[in-house]
Amino acid sequence: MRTALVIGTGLIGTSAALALSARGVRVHLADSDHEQARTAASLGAGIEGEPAEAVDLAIVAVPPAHVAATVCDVQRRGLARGVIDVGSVKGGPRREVTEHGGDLTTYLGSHPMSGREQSGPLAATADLFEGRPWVLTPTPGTDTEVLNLALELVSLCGAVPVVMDADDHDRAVALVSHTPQLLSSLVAARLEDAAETDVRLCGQGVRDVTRIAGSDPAMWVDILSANPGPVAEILAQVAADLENTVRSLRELDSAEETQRISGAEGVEALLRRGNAGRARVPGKHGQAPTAYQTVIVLISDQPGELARIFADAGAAGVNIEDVRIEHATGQQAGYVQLNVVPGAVRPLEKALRESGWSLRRQ
Ligand SMILES: NC(=O)c1ccc[n+]([C@@H]2O[C@H](COP(=O)([O-])OP(=O)(O)OC[C@H]3O[C@@H](n4cnc5c(N)ncnc54)[C@H](O)[C@@H]3O)[C@@H](O)[C@H]2O)c1
Ligand SMILES: O=C(O)C(=O)C[C@]1(C(=O)O)C=C[C@@H](O)C=C1
Repeated sequence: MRTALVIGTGLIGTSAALALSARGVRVHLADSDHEQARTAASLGAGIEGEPAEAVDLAIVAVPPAHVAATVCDVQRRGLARGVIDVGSVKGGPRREVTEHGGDLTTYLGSHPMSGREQSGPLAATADLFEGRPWVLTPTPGTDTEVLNLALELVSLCGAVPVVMDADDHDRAVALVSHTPQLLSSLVAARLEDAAETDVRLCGQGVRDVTRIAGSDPAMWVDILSANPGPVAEILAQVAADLENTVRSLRELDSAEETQRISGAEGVEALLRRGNAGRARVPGKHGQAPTAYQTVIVLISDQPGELARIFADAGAAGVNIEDVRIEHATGQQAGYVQLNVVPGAVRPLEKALRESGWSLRRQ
């Protein structure tokens, strides 16, 4: 691919544009809000404005409700040889493309399974899609050249292509993306009117569970409006689990021992099912989860601390598989949790201690 047009230069469009530009593709940037395209261009994502000649691939990264009209507009005006969209829902927009008289042979629906709770070009990063699944939903009629361009896009963004039927995709993301978004919002919503003294105690658990509750409501109304049935079905199952859990908790509160035993069994059964479900979440690069071990390092809140830890780990020949930072409330310090394969724990701890780091026992 030599040229591309990104329409919708928000989080996803600008992230794709940054990745493509970094790999030598000439990227044009367009957005109904010109300020967004200008900002993306100033970040080095490409050239502001539509191309004078048809590009190889147009990447439509606008909210789901605008996908079909934008795809058809690109096709009518001959702006690109192929068009791909990155919307979070696939079945409805494809049907709408047909209804709008669009050409399904040169359009391919796609969905990178990577994002953030923030919107706009300033939240974009070139490595957003690295190692993440990127769903492609070709039909038997999809032009081979367009499918190849899409595969090239996925590869240039460092993602892993996953081919699926559009409606199967929508059922899957109802479970792994859309319901989690609503559950995160439901937990966070309980905090809205909570006492300041209670909220001050927030630890890492509630931060993990509510991160995506910070997402853009307008975008999510749009996403959920395009997939309401499958999400409602899963949420109804969650509601049944919730009802049982409330019953178990009430039993735990009972004066009767048999009731308390039954309550404890009910709660434990749910927690065990949670363990089993969590164990099915794929690890890095979509592989089965590896049992990593964690080394915890105390850092001060100063620039360059993380880079020094990585450099020391690298010098010891240790690969950091995952990392997370836990900020200590009210202190200019925090803990860095480094996840490594079990065999790397000792060498890493030794190297870090020798370099003067303080380690915390788990
Ligand atoms: N945010 C995520 O985590 C995520 C992840 C994967 C896919 N997606 C999908 O990617 C798409 C973009 O999401 P985002 O998070 O980048 O949103 P965003 O709000 O950051 O960016 C969307 C951009 O599209 C522009 N836009 C809106 N309507 C337009 C139109 N008709 N023509 C041209 N530009 C238009 C907006 O001005 C905005 O700059 C959505 O379809 C979303 O479902 C989002
Ligand atoms: O991690 C996040 O913040 C996301 O928003 C990611 C996430 C997801 O649910 O996995 C959200 C919606 C997108 O359609 C794809 C990715």
